[in-house]
Amino acid sequence: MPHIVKRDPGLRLLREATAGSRRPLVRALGWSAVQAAPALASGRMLATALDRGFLAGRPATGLLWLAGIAALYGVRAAAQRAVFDPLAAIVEPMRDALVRRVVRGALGRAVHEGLPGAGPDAAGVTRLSSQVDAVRGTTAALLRTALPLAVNLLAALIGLASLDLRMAVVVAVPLLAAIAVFVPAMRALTRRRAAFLLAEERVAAATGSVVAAARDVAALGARDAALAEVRVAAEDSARAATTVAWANALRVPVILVGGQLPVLGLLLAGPSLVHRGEVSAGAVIGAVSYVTAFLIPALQQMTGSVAGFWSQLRVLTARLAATSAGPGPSGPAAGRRPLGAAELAVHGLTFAYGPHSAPVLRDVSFTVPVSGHLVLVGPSGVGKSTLAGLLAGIGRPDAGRVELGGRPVAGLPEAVRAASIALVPQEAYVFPGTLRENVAYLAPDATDAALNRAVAAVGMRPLLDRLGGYDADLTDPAGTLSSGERQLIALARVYASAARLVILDEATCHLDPAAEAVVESAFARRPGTLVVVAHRLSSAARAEHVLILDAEGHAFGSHGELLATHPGYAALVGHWDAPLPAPVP
Ligand SMILES: Nc1ncnc2c1ncn2[C@@H]1O[C@H](COP(=O)(O)OP(=O)(O)OP(=O)(O)O)[C@@H](O)[C@H]1O
Repeated sequence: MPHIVKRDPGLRLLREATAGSRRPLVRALGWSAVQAAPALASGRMLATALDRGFLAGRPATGLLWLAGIAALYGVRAAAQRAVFDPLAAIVEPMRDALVRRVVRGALGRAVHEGLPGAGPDAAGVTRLSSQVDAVRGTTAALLRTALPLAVNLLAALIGLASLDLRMAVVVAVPLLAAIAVFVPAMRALTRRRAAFLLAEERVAAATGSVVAAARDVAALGARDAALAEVRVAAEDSARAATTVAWANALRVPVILVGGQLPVLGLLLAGPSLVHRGEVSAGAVIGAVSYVTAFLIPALQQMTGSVAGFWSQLRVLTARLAATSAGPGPSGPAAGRRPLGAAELAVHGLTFAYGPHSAPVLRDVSFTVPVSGHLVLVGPSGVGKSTLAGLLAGIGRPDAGRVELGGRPVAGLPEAVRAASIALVPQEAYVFPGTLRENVAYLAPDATDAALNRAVAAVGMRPLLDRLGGYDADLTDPAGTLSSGERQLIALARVYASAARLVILDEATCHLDPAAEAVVESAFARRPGTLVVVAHRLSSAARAEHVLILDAEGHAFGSHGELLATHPGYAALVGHWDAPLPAPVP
């Protein structure tokens, strides 16, 4: 099991979310053991009721023993109620942990990636929260059925062995063989059930989208195409259902061999054992009752509802793990070493937003040396933000590659990429929480001194003072902070991080030119490579390297070189009316 957990992100997620649940689990197991009282003793008590009571002509004694069995069922009912408390103590904190993880993942992606459209998606978080609720419900149902089932199986076998060891062997051998066949087969069964659940969802999605677009479908005469889409999904689902049905058919031989065969064995062996005086008639009846009242129902549950809950849980947790994958428990950089300062090389980069769209970027190549400072310029809509995203490793180019220190950024492990590259978008995202949580988000271990350096570098000190220090609670950042203030917080956050490639995509557009100059010079002095999508010409004049993107293509050089050699750049400079600072020598 641990190796499965290691490989399966869904199960790993579940294990992490239930990490503190050992105590309630032990309590739940304890109450499940109490629930198993009838499974342990009722066969033996039935045998006594028969042997010493009804068959011995003492019906009152027999009835007394039967009353004892009834009392055990009373105990079981009480234990069934009591088990809900520890179960709640397992699944409720698990739900909270999963919700925290889901929300943190969504916020983390928004804070770190900041691509257009990568903001925190409220609908997405709501969807994930309802998936978390489904995980909670299924986990509770699984524990509620699987724990008593396992304890009942064990208790019934012990009770049976206490009646007679030979009869216990007659029952245990086929039972254990059936379980030994079924448990490994559960994996394939789980896979098929998962495929079926996903196919069902595709049917619902296809039907939903056709129904939602019914007017357009009718107006465009696309009825046949829409029907065909739903039909394909439905046929897939039907095929998956058939496969599951075949896999489910395994239940029948498992119950026949594990449950019915032992009854047959007892009926065949019982009379001769009784005849030889080795066991009493009551003991044979008691043994049969262990099998029919406990072992067969347990097998039915194991192959039915428990296997079903398990499959469902695997599907739900796998999906949750995939969709909630955020930057991790304490920020995207947690636990991963970032790459050091490195050369940024772009080779033949081509990118289009869709297979039938014209490429936004076509065969773009340039190299920024270690710790270089590049500014991207170009008319609106030419592809600067698209390039910025690709440099950050978000999105895959159609051709070509971006390398940081010789390693393709698209192939970097997510945590290394997150720790090494920071992209600050135009609309800075500040999340509800303290100022410290926001500024230290990418550097959770940063000391106050380090945070102070970042704050001072980007010119955020007056804002920090105004808000009353790092513990200031930002309950409604969008409502109470200006766009420029939010930009300063996002900039300090990235300045404090260990990222060695920082990309500012018009990240200072809400600051005045003087404040913008402070920020850009601070980042230029900071170790690592800086890429700035220019908002003002002053940014280009401050950089060592300039890349211009325009309708003709792209050109790379210094501000002075491009001004002298590139008519498009000169024209663009003409459009900018901000006063020029002295170019970098
Ligand atoms: N998610 C998207 N899907 C489809 N097209 C997109 C998407 N994002 C951007 N585009 C298009 O790609 C082109 C380049 O956009 P991009 O935002 O990269 O340009 P830009 O140079 O950064 O513009 P601006 O200076 O106005 O921010 C534009 O035509 C834009 O409409």
